[in-house]
Amino acid sequence: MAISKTKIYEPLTTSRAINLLKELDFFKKDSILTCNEIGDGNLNLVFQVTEPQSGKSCIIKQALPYAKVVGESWPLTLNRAKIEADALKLYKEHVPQFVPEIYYTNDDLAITVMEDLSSLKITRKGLIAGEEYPHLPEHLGEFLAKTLFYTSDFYLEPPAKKILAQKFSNPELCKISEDLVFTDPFFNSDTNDFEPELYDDVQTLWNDFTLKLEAAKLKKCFLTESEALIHGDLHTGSIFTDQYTTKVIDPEFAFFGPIGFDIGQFFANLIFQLLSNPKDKERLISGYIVDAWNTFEKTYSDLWRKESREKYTEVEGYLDFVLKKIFQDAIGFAGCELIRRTIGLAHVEDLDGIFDNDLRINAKKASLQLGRAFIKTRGHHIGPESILPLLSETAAYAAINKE
Ligand SMILES: Nc1ncnc2c1ncn2[C@@H]1O[C@H](COP(=O)(O)OP(=O)(O)O)[C@@H](O)[C@H]1O
Ligand SMILES: CSC[C@H]1O[C@H](OP(=O)(O)O)[C@H](O)[C@@H]1O
Repeated sequence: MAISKTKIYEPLTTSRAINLLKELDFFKKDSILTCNEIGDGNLNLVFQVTEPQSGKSCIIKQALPYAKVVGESWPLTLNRAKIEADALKLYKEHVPQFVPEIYYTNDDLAITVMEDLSSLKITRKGLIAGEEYPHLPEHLGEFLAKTLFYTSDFYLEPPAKKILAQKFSNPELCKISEDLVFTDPFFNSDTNDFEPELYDDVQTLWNDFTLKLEAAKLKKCFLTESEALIHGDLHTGSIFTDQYTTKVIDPEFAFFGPIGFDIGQFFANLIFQLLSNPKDKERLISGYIVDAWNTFEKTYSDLWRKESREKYTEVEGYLDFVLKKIFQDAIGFAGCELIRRTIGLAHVEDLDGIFDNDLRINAKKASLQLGRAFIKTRGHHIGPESILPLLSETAAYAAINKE
């Protein structure tokens, strides 16, 4: 597929999206098509185009030259569409079963035409609706192990990895995470957004200098440790699921960063479910975290032993050192994610959607408490079992007043 004339960027409308797909011969010129803009994320346009007669459909995602959630006052590079498409193409090489098919990309138009995954559900929404996904933890564990191993110095020749890292240089999107995940929530910043009932807890957090020192170390790790190509925004809104299938979308924040970041974001976004429904979901969510980590650890260790090209991977103790560092980073990053999604700019429906005011505030207080504990105690944890008591305590705290 190719567009004959050179196109200049303009934001798509539903009719432009339809015309584009006909021009690309994705649909016949005389097809009757329907098109809806279904994007519910913070940044981009997402169009679903369907031919009702045949049932054929696809998705066109387009970056806007600004952050959609804020508007034109927050300009943002269109290059993020290329980063996202390139990351999905790279994932396709290593984990084709876990990503959508990409049909067409155009960097000038900042668009990706991809498989319509609407037969699956966004994991966050499915979990909120009470669904369970038995294969999600093992699928994510495998996705994480393979994408993070195959793009690291343990597999790639270091010069090749450095060249790949240049291709995924993503300064504007990284800056968003540096600010919104690591800095703003820890200070009295304009971007923060929280209920007045949380004010005392937030003051305590802002005055906790041990916490701030540890958050600074985590930010430094995010800024400087180019371990592997990370997704960069791997929350449960970036994963489509059903009982058998898992598909990861939306890697526009991808760059070469610390491996623990993706794992920590995934864990934290599972934990929001535990906080929103502590009595019913503690076992389920704790189990998902343990299973995801165990699959990650096993898959990553197998790859390390069988496919590593780094001489030092033969040295006894090195794998254990690397895995421990990844886990401890992940717990720290999970702590930052818990805090920023509670009091920062971008919230999650798991918490904001709790209708009862007392329960919502309680869940958010529990989230802040767990976030702080994760950040400060991460150095003591060597595997998922050791965080289970903290998850239990947090669930008990969040469940207060629930009768
Ligand atoms: N391949 C797809 N198939 C079906 N729906 C999709 C697809 N990609 C995105 N969507 C829908 O669009 C929403 C926003 O997509 P996302 O990639 O997360 O955008 P943003 O980058 O703005 O966060 C998703 O929550 C989902 O509902
Ligand atoms: C102003 S961007 C805020 C927030 O939005 C991104 O999420 P998504 O694209 O999935 O909606 C990312 O998490 C950013 O931190």
